[in-house]
Amino acid sequence: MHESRQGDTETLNREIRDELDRVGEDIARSQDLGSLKQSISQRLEFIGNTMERFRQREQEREDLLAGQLEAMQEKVAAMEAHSEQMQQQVREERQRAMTDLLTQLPNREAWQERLLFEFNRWQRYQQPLSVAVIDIDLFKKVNDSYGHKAGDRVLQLVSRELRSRLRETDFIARYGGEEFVLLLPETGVETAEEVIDTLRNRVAVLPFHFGGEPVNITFSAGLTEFRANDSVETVFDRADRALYQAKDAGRNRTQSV
Ligand SMILES: Nc1nc2c(ncn2[C@@H]2O[C@H](COP(=O)(O)OP(=O)(O)OP(=O)(O)O)[C@@H](O)[C@H]2O)c(=O)[nH]1
Repeated sequence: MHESRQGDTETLNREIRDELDRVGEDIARSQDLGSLKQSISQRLEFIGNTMERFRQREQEREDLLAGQLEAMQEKVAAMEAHSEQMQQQVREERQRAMTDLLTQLPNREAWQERLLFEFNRWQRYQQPLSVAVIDIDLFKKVNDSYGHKAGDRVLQLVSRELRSRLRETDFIARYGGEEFVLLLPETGVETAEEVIDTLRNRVAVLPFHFGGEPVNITFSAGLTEFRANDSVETVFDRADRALYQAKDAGRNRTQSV
């Protein structure tokens, strides 16, 4: 069974050759046809048996190989499944690490990554790219008057509203606290201002009720677009300064620079 195919084939050839030699000797030595017929038929039977044994061993070798192949295929499939599972786990963990738990928006790490990506695209293609910083107005009052849970609810609903009103290609992240940041690719500052004002008007009419009272939530926004010689830091600082101008000017407004 464990002998090699080559060894088996050599044995088979030798046995058949020897047997055929003996047939020749039988013929040469034979005196009568009856005994010659008998000896030749015995030799043919021996050759037949030898070939049948060879065929069986050949079959066993094939079965063994097929079994080994199947086992290897199963092993490879299991390894592939495991690797896919690990990759999926890594993707999920990365996704979790990039997502803000409360609002399910991308978080600050995700923002930094996307900002650099869009900045590189802007440098290469020179299409307009706007950046906005949004901050919910007098949010501390919501927490102080209606509790932290109410504040959390505001953050969740405002986030949902903002995300759902933006284009797929726009990017929004929770930068921290009640502050959000937006990237609007292929959008100049005038169009971006319209987009932000539409968002602002939508948020202003969200029907919040806390402690039985209707509560209006508004935000202020600072907006700018990338200009020659800008870095991600200079743009962000400019948008942030514009936000403070909007706050100083009375809140619930968008300030572009
Ligand atoms: N509920 C809740 N509150 C938060 C969260 N993160 C930050 N805050 C609160 O957000 C408030 C931010 O207050 P301020 O920075 O004074 O700003 P503001 O009250 O929004 O006032 P203006 O920005 O000047 O309009 C603080 O009271 C923080 O505690 C959060 O995840 N959940």
